Amino acid sequence: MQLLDGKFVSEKLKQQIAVEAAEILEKTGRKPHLVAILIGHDGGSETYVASKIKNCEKVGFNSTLYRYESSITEEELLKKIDEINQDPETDGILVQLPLPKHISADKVTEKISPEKDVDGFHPVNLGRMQRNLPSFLPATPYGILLMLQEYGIETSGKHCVVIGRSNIVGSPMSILMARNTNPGNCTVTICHSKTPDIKKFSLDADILIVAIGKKNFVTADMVKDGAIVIDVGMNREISTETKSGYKLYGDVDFVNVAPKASWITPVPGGVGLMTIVGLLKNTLASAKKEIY
Ligand SMILES: NC(=O)C1=CN([C@@H]2O[C@H](COP(=O)(O)OP(=O)(O)OC[C@H]3O[C@@H](n4cnc5c(N)ncnc54)[C@H](OP(=O)(O)O)[C@@H]3O)[C@@H](O)[C@H]2O)C=CC1
Ligand SMILES: Nc1nc(=O)c2c([nH]1)NC[C@@H]1CN(c3ccc(C(=O)N[C@@H](CCC(=O)O)C(=O)O)cc3)C=[N+]21
Repeated sequence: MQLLDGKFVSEKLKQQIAVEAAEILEKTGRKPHLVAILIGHDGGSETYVASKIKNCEKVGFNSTLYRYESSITEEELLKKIDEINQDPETDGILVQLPLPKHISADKVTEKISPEKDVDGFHPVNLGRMQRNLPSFLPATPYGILLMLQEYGIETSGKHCVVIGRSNIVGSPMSILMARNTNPGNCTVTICHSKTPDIKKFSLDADILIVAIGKKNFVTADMVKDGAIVIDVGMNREISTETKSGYKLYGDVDFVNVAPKASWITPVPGGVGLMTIVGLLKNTLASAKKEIY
């Protein structure tokens, strides 16, 4: 078993991003600028947004965080997004999900200008992605592609099984792995909560990507010998053992699955760190006007 080390790869790629950010500053007199919007006080969201902001600083980007209470109305939020859309000093906007129930994630996603949609969630970017046109790729699937690329893992011709079909991870991941690109060119199977016998499919997977949000869902008996296992799950449990007061678990039973896998991502230290790299790369591409 070999580890797909998100810490190692993300640090390496962030160094490259920092070099490019410095070049942009030199040429244009301004830094790439990410605006993040965080609503409410969800523990996970607070941690992830804080990490995004901290990493912007690390690579020499500007960042702005707007925080709102859960009582903000949908109309107020949409108005704020419009303002940021118009601001020439902003290259990327992200609204951290999940949102309070009274705010439609679809409306918010569609309000963000596709040209600043560094999360890659806007239908225009998703459509362009599917057509293989230049687009912002959703940060988590993008980070996973970067990881596969960095380790030189051949994906062409392999059977990739994706468990989970969310708009932000499973669904775009399945499209990317099936595209005629490298990484890509897989035969893809998508499993979800209505799939009766997931084991039947997962056992045949050369590449198994799991994004459902259930601790230790994938057990050793579900994985083929030599499979590449990518664990997207971020399940937080309260813990007295750690300084932070919580512990993170993936969707894969790492201890028992790792000995069977050829490559596997740990949680933490795997896909989560790569998601941030995906976001930084999209923000850089936006500042360089590489997509639009
Ligand atoms: N590492 C990272 O950077 C990121 C990690 N995450 C983490 O990844 C996990 C998934 O996130 P996300 O995609 O947003 O989750 P969602 O809750 O939006 O989607 C979960 C998906 O898993 C499917 N599912 C749920 N339970 C089962 C089951 N028992 N068997 C089969 N399929 C099931 C659902 O099926 P159905 O569609 O039928 O309901 C759905 O498609 C979470 O732990 C999240 O925290 C998320 C984003 C980034
Ligand atoms: N609009 C939007 N865009 C997102 O990209 C988005 C979102 N909403 N909502 C939630 C998910 C989740 N997500 C993560 C980001 C970083 C880590 C990360 O840094 N993880 C570290 C550890 C973090 C910790 O210690 O808690 C790791 O895996 O090692 C994880 C998960 C982005 N998401």
